[in-house]
Amino acid sequence: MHPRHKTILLPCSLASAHDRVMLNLRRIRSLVMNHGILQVALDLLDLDRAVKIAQEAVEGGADWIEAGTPLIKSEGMHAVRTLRQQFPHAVIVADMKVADTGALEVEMAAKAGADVIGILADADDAVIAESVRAARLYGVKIMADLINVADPLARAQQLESFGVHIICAHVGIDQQMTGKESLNLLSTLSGQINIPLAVAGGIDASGAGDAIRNGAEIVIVGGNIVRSADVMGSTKEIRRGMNTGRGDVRRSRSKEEETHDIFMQVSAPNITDAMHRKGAMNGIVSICGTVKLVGKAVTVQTFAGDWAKPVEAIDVGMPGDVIVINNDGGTHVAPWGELATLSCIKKGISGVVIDGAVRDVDDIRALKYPVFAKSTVPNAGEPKGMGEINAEIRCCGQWVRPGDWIVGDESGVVVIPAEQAYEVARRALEIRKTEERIREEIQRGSTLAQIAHLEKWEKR
Ligand SMILES: O=C(CO)[C@H](O)[C@H](O)COP(=O)(O)O
Repeated sequence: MHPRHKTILLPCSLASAHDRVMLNLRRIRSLVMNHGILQVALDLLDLDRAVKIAQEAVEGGADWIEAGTPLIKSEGMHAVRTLRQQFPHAVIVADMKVADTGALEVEMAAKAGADVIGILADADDAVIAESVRAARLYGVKIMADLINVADPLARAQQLESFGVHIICAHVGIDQQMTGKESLNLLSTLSGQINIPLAVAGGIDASGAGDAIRNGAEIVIVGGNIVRSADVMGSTKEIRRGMNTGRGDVRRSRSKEEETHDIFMQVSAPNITDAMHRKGAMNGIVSICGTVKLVGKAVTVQTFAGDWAKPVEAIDVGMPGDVIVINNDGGTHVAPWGELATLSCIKKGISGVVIDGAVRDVDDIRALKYPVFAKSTVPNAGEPKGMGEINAEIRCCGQWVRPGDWIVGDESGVVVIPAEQAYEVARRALEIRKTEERIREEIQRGSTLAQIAHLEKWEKR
């Protein structure tokens, strides 16, 4: 047994009303069995959707319900009041991320019905002291969020001595996108403090098991529950991970492998969304229809169908690369055809993107190989050898450098600058997850305008 499990956090100590205490018995039992508390973080903008998702999460085994920071910013304390009303017996957490006026903000959240109030661990000591004093006055507990704290262990120990009730090892959503992991932060604190430890940031079923093994008593899950099409099923899976202390075995992958795997899972539209609508090439289509293209660019500048450099690029490229060709605007003569395509397949090149024309379309379609081009013509140019390989080029309205990532599907082709690729991939995956939940809500009868509250969020 992990030493941290000797001090268990009883939810009854956080409940301000007698019935809340009684109805928390099930959770107390699970704590005694060292399975921890599962807190669902409602990181949404819309309260009606948040309440429905919370209901499904509770049915799936979530113990505590968090009004997430985006929900509080969008709906104010009304969000906390509504959760209090709708879930009278649950522990309600208000993730206020208090940075100033500690007493005032804790009072607001407590009076709205929160049992636990999140403050920023990085806030000034005066803010922490005020928050703790107010928490005592209103009978609530303070959870200090270690997001972005330079020396988390030292600060956690200080906060404990200031009277904070719970420490949260949290890696924020934007930080997760750059590869930072909350479980690493948790392990630096595990066994080092005497108040309950929570963990938050990208936790899934597997991470939930790891978190419990590493001494977390409260596991906070946002996206992997609230953006799931099957909220109840995902909550159950995370609960199972916590109960068994085991998740799927994680294969350790390099960032490059992870980037590739994610780009294979997401669509070109997901990626442009992740890039704030940028990166899309214009006027280019997939010659073979439904074929996915993912790889790093080998760039080629050529002129008027001169196919020497495009074909030599096959020898320069490595398996998995994508040949990206600028034919200097020429759509009347092809620098690419079936034999070059076959040569690419043999070399293991992932695909070809041509700002220009392609020929031998029927043969290329039979090969089902990812070739994207602006037009099709039957005539080729001459192999004169003008141009160059692996210089920065312009292709269909985008700058492409050697090593940039290229992703193509039936919607078109997107260029992702190499240095942003991992973060863009992670963000695109989150966008895909968000769409899963929206798709499910449309299937249940809502319209897209209703789900997105388009009128409310139109720019004023
Ligand atoms: O506080 C938060 C963001 O600041 C989130 O609630 C927290 O990170 C949990 O969400 P996720 O599981 O999606 O990371």
